[in-house]
Amino acid sequence: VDSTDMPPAEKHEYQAEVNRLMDLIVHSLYSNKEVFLRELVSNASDALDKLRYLSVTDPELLKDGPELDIRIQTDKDNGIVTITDSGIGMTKQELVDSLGTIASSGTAKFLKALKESQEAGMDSNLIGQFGVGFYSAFLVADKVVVSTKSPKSDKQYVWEGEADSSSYTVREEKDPEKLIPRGTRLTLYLKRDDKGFAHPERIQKLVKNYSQFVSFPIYTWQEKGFTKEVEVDEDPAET
Ligand SMILES: CCNC(=O)[C@H]1O[C@@H](n2cnc3c(N)nc(I)nc32)[C@H](O)[C@@H]1O
Repeated sequence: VDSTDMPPAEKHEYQAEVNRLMDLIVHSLYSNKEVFLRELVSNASDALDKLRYLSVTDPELLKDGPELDIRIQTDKDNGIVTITDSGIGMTKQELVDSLGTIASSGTAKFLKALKESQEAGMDSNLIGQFGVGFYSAFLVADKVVVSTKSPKSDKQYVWEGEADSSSYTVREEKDPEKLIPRGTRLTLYLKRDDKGFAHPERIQKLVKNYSQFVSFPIYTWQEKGFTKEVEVDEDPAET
């Protein structure tokens, strides 16, 4: 299938539960919105874990780049935060299944718990517990773009979702400047009142608070280039 078969952007409807969940999150009177970074870094870390594990039996998976890390870029002038991991990445189908649907098993329970907790001031850990941390991006962003490249696919795909929309789009990444060798890049277009999260020092503080136990290096991008934020002790077994 060559790229001409791929229309510019395919429109997909969210599964009903996802719509309800996003409504709750987007319209939640959420006090500590800053948990979005913990959730997204956690997803990035899981993606790196998955790659590291699979690469033990299939070293080929690392052919597009051996470094396993997380890079957080801020653009304070435009209110944009970008989180990039060099993890396993997603194929087009995985992208649609992962971000357009949620396991309907725990969802009803989760939504009920979320509704109740909203009355009592939302519990910040609830979102992470049910594996729906990704949607916490919509606490601070009114548009989220996920660009992802899996070693299992020769194409890079872009998922685009907006707060208050019942659908999202998926298209192929065509812009050579936006291609990544492997992994996932999340771009958050921050809401008007949450632009403060695009300040490097704010992000560095959050990384130190929330992601100190992540077992991969996290770099935050400053004007002058990447600086290492989190030292990773070399695992003695691996040295
Ligand atoms: C409920 C929302 N779904 C997700 O967060 C799923 O999306 C996928 N996901 C989110 N961020 C990701 C990320 N950075 N890399 C990879 I590979 N998969 C990611 C994982 O399968 C998550 O379980």
